[in-house]
Amino acid sequence: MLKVNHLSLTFPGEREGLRAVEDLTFELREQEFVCVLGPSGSGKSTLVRVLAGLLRPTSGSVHFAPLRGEGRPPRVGVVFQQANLMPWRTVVENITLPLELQGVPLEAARQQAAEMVELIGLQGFEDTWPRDLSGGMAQRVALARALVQDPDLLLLDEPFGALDALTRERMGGELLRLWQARQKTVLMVTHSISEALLLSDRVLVLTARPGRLALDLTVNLPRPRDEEMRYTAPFGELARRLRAAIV
Ligand SMILES: Nc1ncnc2c1ncn2[C@@H]1O[C@H](COP(=O)(O)OP(=O)(O)OP(=O)(O)O)[C@@H](O)[C@H]1O
Repeated sequence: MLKVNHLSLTFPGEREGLRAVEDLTFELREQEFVCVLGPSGSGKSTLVRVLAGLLRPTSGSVHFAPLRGEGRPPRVGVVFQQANLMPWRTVVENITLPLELQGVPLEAARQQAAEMVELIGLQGFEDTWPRDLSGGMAQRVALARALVQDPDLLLLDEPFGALDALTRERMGGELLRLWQARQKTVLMVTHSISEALLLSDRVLVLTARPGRLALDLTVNLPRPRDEEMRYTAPFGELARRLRAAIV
């Protein structure tokens, strides 16, 4: 559904500027779950921002496949490490926001948001203010806000990076459930090798700056996957290969 071709991005600066990503070429297939790993500063967030249309590549291109029979541009949903909820809007009002911006009538927007609230398991918290949510709950709302637009591509930039380890594990499981229920194409940045292996069909590893593609690894572990899988030999072997590729 998406082709990235010889993508490079250099941030302007002194002399030749700062090369963040260089010559990235890869494809995402529809409904694929792909994780991106790499050392700090390898351009993972830069890649997400280019795919989200927030940054323009210096060279190379990003092509979305034409959507079947629909004459509209692809929709991309993004979730960052911080939920960035609007503090003056309740949970449900945060989720309806993208629909309101698209001009969806409020009643229809509220109905779609109610479905999302159920999907993310926050029933009873519809009218709660962001300041009263835990970190995990706020990230669930951010996910719901991204999913309510029914995006063709969901981009997740370390969405659980600010959460404690147990909440993070639980959120990973929930994300898998959402992905299976909604059949989205997902590209997710993470620092966790085991999170990447438990969730994804493929893992892309970027080199230290400038980020080039060091490895494109197919994760052939059976699904459904659970935490127990971490202790199996095939999991250990894939983890070892990823670890060796991250330098
Ligand atoms: N707006 C910007 N202007 C100039 N340089 C930038 C800008 N944004 C990012 N960079 C630089 O580009 C490089 C890649 O940054 P990026 O945030 O994409 O890396 P990352 O792999 O996501 O890092 P981390 O794992 O630490 O989040 C870094 O050296 C960063 O300092």
